[in-house]
Amino acid sequence: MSTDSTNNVAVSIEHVWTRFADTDAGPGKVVHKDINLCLDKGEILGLVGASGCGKTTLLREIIGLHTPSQGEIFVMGQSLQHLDEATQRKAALQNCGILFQKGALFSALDIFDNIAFPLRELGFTDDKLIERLVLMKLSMVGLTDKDAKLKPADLSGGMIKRVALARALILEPDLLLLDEPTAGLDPIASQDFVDLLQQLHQELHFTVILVTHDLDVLRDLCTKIAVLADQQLIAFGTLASVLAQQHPFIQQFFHNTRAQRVFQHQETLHG
Ligand SMILES: Nc1ncnc2c1ncn2[C@@H]1O[C@H](COP(=O)(O)OP(=O)(O)OP(=O)(O)O)[C@@H](O)[C@H]1O
Repeated sequence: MSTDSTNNVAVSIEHVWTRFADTDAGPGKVVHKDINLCLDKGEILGLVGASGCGKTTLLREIIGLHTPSQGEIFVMGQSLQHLDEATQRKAALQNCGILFQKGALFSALDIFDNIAFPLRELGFTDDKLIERLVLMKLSMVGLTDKDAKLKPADLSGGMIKRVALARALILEPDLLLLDEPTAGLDPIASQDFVDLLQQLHQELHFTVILVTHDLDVLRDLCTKIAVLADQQLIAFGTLASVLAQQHPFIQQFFHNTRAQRVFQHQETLHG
């Protein structure tokens, strides 16, 4: 990042281009064209866009799982791009908690070992410390010590998300990345998860970037919204400011009949 006045910046995405090369499966394509975004610490950013527009790829680039073809990404002032693989992995683990689509728990491991996984990967060996940290996170997400011995197959969708959240938070990251956190949950489990995230955000003050199509999540949880379309970032700001944009994708996504009901109050506020 260019100056010191960026102390309050959690994530800075600077001139990022993503091109995928031709493969046997199909021709290559440009997914991102000069994406620029600066997100302050403590914000909850909702990343929105049509299927295949590159939301997950951007998350993967933020945590260093994929390197942009051009441009640079800084997380808490640090770019992962020039680090060797091991240092990159360690920095990403320490800075970022990740909840992938569908929770992505290891089915062979019980809940305790799933949550302990990042600690062990970072080299923690003190079993008592691991137990204390895991049980603390388990209770933080509303689960009990007894749940620790269950396997992912024994859990409901809502519990899987909670366990995945506990694992994402185990190293107390500054940045939490969530890929469609409420997808597949019924409305009650979805609302419970949003409430839990809101409560943890108030307690722990982390920054969140979440990919979602869920209008309630955008309205109730997100402090900022970023919209990807036409390979570009076509809007970034508060919900009210995004609602006021004229781009066809925004009209389609934020102003259809259901969206109008969900965002009624926000639109009235915006005038
Ligand atoms: N490793 C890769 N090699 C080639 N193409 C890829 C690769 N990863 C992603 N893509 C392509 O890049 C585009 C963006 O994919 P991405 O998964 O980031 O989209 P998305 O917005 O998250 O989609 P969805 O909402 O459906 O999850 C897609 O067309 C996808 O096929």
